[in-house]
Amino acid sequence: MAVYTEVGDEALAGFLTEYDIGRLTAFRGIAEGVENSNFVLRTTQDGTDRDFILTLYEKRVNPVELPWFLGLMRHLAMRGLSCPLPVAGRDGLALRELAGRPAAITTFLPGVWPRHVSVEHCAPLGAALAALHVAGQDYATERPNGLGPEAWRPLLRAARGNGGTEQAFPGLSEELDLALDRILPSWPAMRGESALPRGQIHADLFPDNVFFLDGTISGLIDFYFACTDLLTYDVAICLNAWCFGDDGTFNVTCARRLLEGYQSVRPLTEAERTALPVLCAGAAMRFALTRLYDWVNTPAGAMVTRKDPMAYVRRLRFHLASPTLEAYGV
Ligand SMILES: Nc1ncnc2c1ncn2[C@@H]1O[C@H](COP(=O)(O)OP(=O)(O)OP(=O)(O)O)[C@@H](O)[C@H]1O
Ligand SMILES: N[C@@H](CCO)C(=O)O
Repeated sequence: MAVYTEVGDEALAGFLTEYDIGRLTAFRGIAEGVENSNFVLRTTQDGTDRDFILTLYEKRVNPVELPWFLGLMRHLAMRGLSCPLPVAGRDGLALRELAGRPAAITTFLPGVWPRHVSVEHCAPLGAALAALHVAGQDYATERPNGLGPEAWRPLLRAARGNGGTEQAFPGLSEELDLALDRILPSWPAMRGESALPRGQIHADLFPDNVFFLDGTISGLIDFYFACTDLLTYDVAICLNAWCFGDDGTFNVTCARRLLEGYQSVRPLTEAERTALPVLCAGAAMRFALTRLYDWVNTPAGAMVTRKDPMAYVRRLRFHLASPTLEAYGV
């Protein structure tokens, strides 16, 4: 379910008078997604029908950060990346308010996200990720990663909370503590002489955020975790999200294709390649922790489907057990 806020007909009609996008002909809520309320709008103008996405930002998005996210999407779209383009109203503003929530209209992207990832998806995905990194290089303002390595111990403490983690996953918080002892001291520098390249990263480019049409990528969505961080960390997130089978095994062919696709647009430096295993371990840690936190903090009976933290704990174990570059198809 992802319509948390209902939008009344009158409120919507009033909102749309701010735009020059034609006459509304259809409006429906989108069930997918868990963070925000999303709707599809269809309009008609001079005989042409067009679809748009209306997003009402819910509690997890800090409204102060919305101009940065929308600005990044606009910047990337202007540089040819297929991502939602925020639509400005007649006053030039893309961000306004509807039904008491911050709201924006963006362009609708065609295509569907792959329900089952195959090797064929991985090279285009890698190339699209690198294109995003290149296009983002001259988006000057930075947004620190609120879910980066400094956040992991506090997140683990918060997930431990009143014992919910121990009850649901006995022994897991000790395991994650020990894993952090290994990962954090070898985390690559973001600044200084030995720093790896940094820039704007998507930070959540999972299969459900990538649309394909006829075998090619038709769009990347959901930029609300984007931030300024190590570019290779984004590669590590994708290796985790795209290269493990349903049975939890790592598919090295997928990884090789992903890395080849990436490097066809932006070759990795030697230092970036060397850092891949620890970055992969960190990426698995990040998603294990946020899933764990959500698992123990989502009340039973909530309409949101909880994601399994253990899927990422198993990935983490893989990364910590096989830190050679060959294991990643490099
Ligand atoms: N620009 C777009 N074009 C077409 N469909 C879109 C677009 N943006 C969102 N959607 C549709 O809305 C669904 C939910 O979007 P999204 O993934 O951004 O939701 P969310 O609740 O913000 O995030 P999350 O994935 O973190 O739960 C997508 O799966 C897709 O079906
Ligand atoms: N992609 C995240 C959800 C947040 O968007 C996960 O699978 O845990």
